[in-house]
Amino acid sequence: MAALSILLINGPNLNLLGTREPEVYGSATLNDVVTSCTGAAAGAGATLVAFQSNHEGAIVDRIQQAKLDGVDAIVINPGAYTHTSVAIRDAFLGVGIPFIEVHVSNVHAREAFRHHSYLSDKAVAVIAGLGVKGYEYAVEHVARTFKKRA
Ligand SMILES: O=C1C[C@@](O)(C(=O)O)C[C@@H](O)[C@@H]1O
Repeated sequence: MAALSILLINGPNLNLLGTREPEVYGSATLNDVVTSCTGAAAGAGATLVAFQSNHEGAIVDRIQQAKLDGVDAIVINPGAYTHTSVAIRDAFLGVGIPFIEVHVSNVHAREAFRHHSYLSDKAVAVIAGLGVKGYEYAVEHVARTFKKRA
């Protein structure tokens, strides 16, 4: 049987992980994150493709493409679009691909505008505040428990 296919999406400014506000986001880079997530997926027999964009429309396009590509699950850190994007919410509703929302920081312990997410009520799970380890835990969970969709 074909391997479970996972898409990892990172939104705006997450390309700056490692140098961006290290007291909030730590010192690991996005490359480190992709490497550890690829390993976590492979260790559980799944495949992982990673995508990062600073542009809302590009993220919407990538979520729509995921359906055409037969992606089984998405792990996403939408960055600031978490708190603003009806378009990304609608993209998830449109494709129906199950997803886990990840935040490096504990958004609930930060400014009030970070407490609301346009995605959380549609996510399978939300991980916030476990640093970049949260990505790996999400990928491992998906790889071990999610089923192929088609
Ligand atoms: O860009 C980000 C990163 C973030 O999603 C996190 O990973 O903690 C939290 C968001 O509020 C912020 O805009």
